Amino acid sequence: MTTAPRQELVLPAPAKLNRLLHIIGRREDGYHELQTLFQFLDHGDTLHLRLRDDAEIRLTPALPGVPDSDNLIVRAAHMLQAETGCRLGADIHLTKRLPMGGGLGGGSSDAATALLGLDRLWQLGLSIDRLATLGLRLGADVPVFVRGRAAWAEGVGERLTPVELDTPWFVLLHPGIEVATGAVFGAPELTRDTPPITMARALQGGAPSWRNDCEATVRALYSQVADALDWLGSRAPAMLTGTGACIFARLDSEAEAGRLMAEIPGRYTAFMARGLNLSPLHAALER
Ligand SMILES: C[C@@](CO)(OP(=O)(O)O)[C@H](O)COP(=O)(O)OP(=O)(O)OC[C@H]1O[C@@H](n2ccc(N)nc2=O)[C@H](O)[C@@H]1O
Ligand SMILES: Nc1ncnc2c1ncn2[C@@H]1O[C@H](COP(=O)(O)OP(=O)(O)O)[C@@H](O)[C@H]1O
Repeated sequence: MTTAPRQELVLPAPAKLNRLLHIIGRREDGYHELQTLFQFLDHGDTLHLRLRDDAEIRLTPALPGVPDSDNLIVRAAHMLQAETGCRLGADIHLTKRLPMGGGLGGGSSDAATALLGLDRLWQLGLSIDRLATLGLRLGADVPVFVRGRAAWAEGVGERLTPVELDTPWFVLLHPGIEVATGAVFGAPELTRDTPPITMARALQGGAPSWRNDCEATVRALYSQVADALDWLGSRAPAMLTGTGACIFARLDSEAEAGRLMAEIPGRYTAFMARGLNLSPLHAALER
């Protein structure tokens, strides 16, 4: 028996963490060469996709400060239509939980969920390789969400090798500000010359040896991030994700994470989540 094509899909768009982030150089086009470990969280946005038989892409609700034509979900949908000549469309409802400009990759993850979800809804049958290549045109963090495996990443984050990392609980703090990625990468004092290491070496040291080269610069530029790092770091090993603004602490158990959550001062937005080596998006699509 063949199954009827789906008219509707509800899919997660998980957050990512950069468990390690080294900046090893700067390319001629100004972009920085990174080495990073990406891992997913069991926390994120949700996209509700409903098939339309005209070619319209309608997104609700609009994100504050982001015109729909700039929204990575809409851009991903239009790119898929342009690449494949598909004349179908979609009504897309976004439940936004991830703070924007938080270093959790929310926009990139939304884009990846739109690419994989619409490929399924429109029955395009594109390969993951092709979707990852399309995704890279939208942003350096999109391919890891398309591939859905925790990864060692190089280049600007597009050369990916799947890895199995420890999967602790994390407590995440948002200090209430948005960090401009461009301002961090443009800062003269940013560390840009960390010697490259092998993936084996990065994994050998394990979590206690991991750090983020953006942290000193983000601390200096944003005192709220420095305060949050000091507060969280006094209770558990804490780091910045991406260029911030979110920071995360690693805990050994859900109970410990819960106890730390109960202590968090009201000036921070916080949540706890588990690290995952398989994206919940892929787990949902396999069901
Ligand atoms: C640093 C990372 C690590 O995961 O995460 P986030 O903090 O953004 O989540 C990403 O590589 C961020 O990639 P992406 O999110 O695509 O960056 P964009 O917004 O396009 O970058 C804004 C600006 O930052 C600079 N930029 C960005 C990435 C990079 N590898 N080198 C750079 O120099 C460029 O000047 C670029 O114009
Ligand atoms: N669907 C989307 N969700 C979030 N941000 C988006 C989206 N589409 C476009 N953007 C733009 O991308 C910027 C970076 O967003 P986000 O991915 O949340 O942060 P980060 O790259 O720090 O993890 C936002 O400030 C916003 O202007």
